[in-house]
Order: sequence, then C-alpha cells, then structure tokens
Amino acid sequence: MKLLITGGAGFIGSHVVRLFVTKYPEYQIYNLDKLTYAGNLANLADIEDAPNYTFVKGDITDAKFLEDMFAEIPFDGVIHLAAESHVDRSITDPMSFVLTNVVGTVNLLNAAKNSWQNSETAGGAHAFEGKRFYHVSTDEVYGSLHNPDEFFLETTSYDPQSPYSASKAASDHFVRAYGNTYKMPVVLSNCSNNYGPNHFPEKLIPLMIHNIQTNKPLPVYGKGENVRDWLFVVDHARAIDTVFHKGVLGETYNIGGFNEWKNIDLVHLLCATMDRKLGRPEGTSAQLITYVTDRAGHDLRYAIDANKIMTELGWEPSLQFEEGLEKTVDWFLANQEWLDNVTSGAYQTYYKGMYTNR
Ligand SMILES: Cc1cn([C@H]2C[C@H](O)[C@@H](COP(=O)(O)OP(=O)(O)O[C@H]3O[C@H](C)C(=O)[C@H](O)[C@H]3O)O2)c(=O)[nH]c1=O
Repeated sequence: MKLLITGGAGFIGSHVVRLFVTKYPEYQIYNLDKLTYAGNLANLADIEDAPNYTFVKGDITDAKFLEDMFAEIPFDGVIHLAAESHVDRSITDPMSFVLTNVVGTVNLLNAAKNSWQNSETAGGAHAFEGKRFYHVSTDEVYGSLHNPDEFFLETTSYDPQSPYSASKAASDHFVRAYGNTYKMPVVLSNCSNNYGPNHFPEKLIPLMIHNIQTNKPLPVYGKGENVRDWLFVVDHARAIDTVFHKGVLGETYNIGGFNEWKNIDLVHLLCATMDRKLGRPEGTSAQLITYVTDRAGHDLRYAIDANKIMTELGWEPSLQFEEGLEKTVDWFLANQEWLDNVTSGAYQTYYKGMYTNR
C-alpha cells in the first residue's frame, strides 16, 4: 500500500502520519505538506527516519506538481487533510481558503482520478479497484445549532456560515461529486473541534495555554457562551484509521466525543489547571480573562452525533476530556521550545494586530 497523506506536518495530520507509520510498517507513507505557517516538521521528529516514511514538500494548488507526483508514485490511497483551518483568518483572507481548500482539493481529486484511470493494470470499470480517496472534513459545514436538543447527523443539511466552513463544504461537495460522476471510491468524515499536542496557538486551547504562561490577556470572544464539542486529537487520528480501513465507500462519518463545553467554562478549567501546574495561587490565571469583540458571524454551538461511526465501525474515544486536557497542558509545558519557535516572528505581529483591531 502506497498511501499519500496531505497536510501531514500540521496539527491533526501529524498525529495521523505518526499512527499510520508506526501501526502499518508494511505501508509506504508519503506526507505531502507545503509547510505553511502552521506546518511544522518538528511535529514528526520522532518518526522522520522511519523506513516506511517519506516527506514531500509541495503545494496542492499546483496541479502540474500533483500530476507529476502521481505519475511517479503509484498511490493506492489518499487521506486528504491539507487545509487552511483557522476561522478568524478566513474572515480576513477568504481567498487563500478558496485556493487551498477548494482548488487544492479538486486538483488532488483530478490527479488521483487521472492516475488511477491511466494506470497500466487498470481499465474500464476496474480502474479504481483497491483504491480509496478519503477527505477529512469538519462539522462546521453543518452551520450553527441553536436548539440544545439538536445534534449534527450525517444527514443534516449543509449550512456553512464562515468563509472557512464554506470552503470545506465546497470541497466536501466536490469529493462527493467525483464519487457520483466518475465513480471514484471516496469516503468522508466530519469531525468536531480537536485539541492536543502540536496544536497551533492561534486556536482557543493552545492560545490560552500560551497566554496564561506569558501573563497575557485571555481573549474570550463575545460573552464566552459559544459551545464547542472537543475531541482529543489522537482519538481523531484513530477514527481516521477506522474510516480509512472500514468505512463504506460513498459514506460520510461524523466524529466527535459527545463532549460539549461553553468557551468560558473551558477557559476557567484551563486557568485552574494551569494555576495548579505552575504552582500559582488559585484564581491567578482567571484574572487574565478579557472579553473582546465577538468573531463576525460566530457560530453558537457545534455538537456531533457520533453514533454512526461508533455502532457501524466500532470506534469510540479513548480519553475523558479532563484527562486529555491534563495531557495537553503537560505536553505544552514540556515542549517550551516548540511553543517559542512557533510563536516568534510573524506570530507576534499577527496576533497583536488581531486583538488591537477588535
Ligand atoms: C482563538 C479564539 C477562539 N475563541 C472562541 C471561538 C470559538 O467559539 C471557540 C474555538 O475557537 P477556535 O478558533 O479554536 O476553533 P473553531 O472556530 O471552533 O474551529 C475549529 O474547530 C473546527 C471543527 C474546525 O474545523 C476548525 O478548523 C478549527 O479551527 O473559541 C475565543 O473566544 N477566543 C480566541 O482567542
């Protein structure tokens, strides 16, 4: 099995690459990543010399590059994670989300389709036999929930609200369209918010950890009433392994931990955890909480119904949230150099600008 994983140097991608490289020594894993600001090969330092692992630097918006790569390497499968993922950035720069998430996904579909249809052993209806194109997506495509009894199901209509979620919804539609039109063997999953090691500190949990450590304000958008459903990233990687190997072609699987938190409650839990870990008096970090102007078009609540993947494919989360959060905080405290590296330079200018503009 020659398996292409895109976006493998990013947060979720790095956990997927590590899992596949270590669990499937008989597979050849190719990690294609552009190494944008959020891609970091340090995330994979422990497996970079594995004999079944190859890193390829490249950009999925470059169709020619992808066609050449697929001509050179006969991939059997693709797990596509490469994406621009930060909602706030999508509000200030929607076009980069269109390019990477929509154009990049269609380029990848074309490259896979063309190479699989043209391969010598393939032909006619059998062109796609043994092949699999897996698109890893987000629950944000379903929009925002307002009724506490409602959950996102695989059958929930798409209603994306941000430029980011619109770009992911479009890419999901393209993947399904290629499955329908060209009979490509596709499978999709839509996951809730992830957290854990390697999380880039533009997202809520690592940003708060970083700001608590450095005694900076903790910017809570609006009143902090928005709700997110959090899943430990390693459990998401396990779910991706499950969907890739057991998922039924043409199907979509929602992934989540049935673990909803109001932002402000989560920030308080993080403050208490950090006070304890840093030996600060209780209540110290919470004094840094600062309510700031709300995110434009801020989705109120995401909540995933993950029953389909649990009952049909047998996946379930392995960690309770409190345990996962402890592990995450411990990882950030033990990896100060990682955090210092990713928060130097352009990060300072970008985030200072974001908060002073609010
Ligand atoms: C960065 C930040 C965020 N927030 C709020 C905004 C959200 O209600 C919540 C989480 O925000 P974050 O940007 O970490 O994540 P989401 O906007 O929920 O989106 C994330 O989860 C989905 C599934 C993806 O698909 C996205 O790729 C991923 O980024 O905290 C704040 O209050 N302050 C802050 O400084």
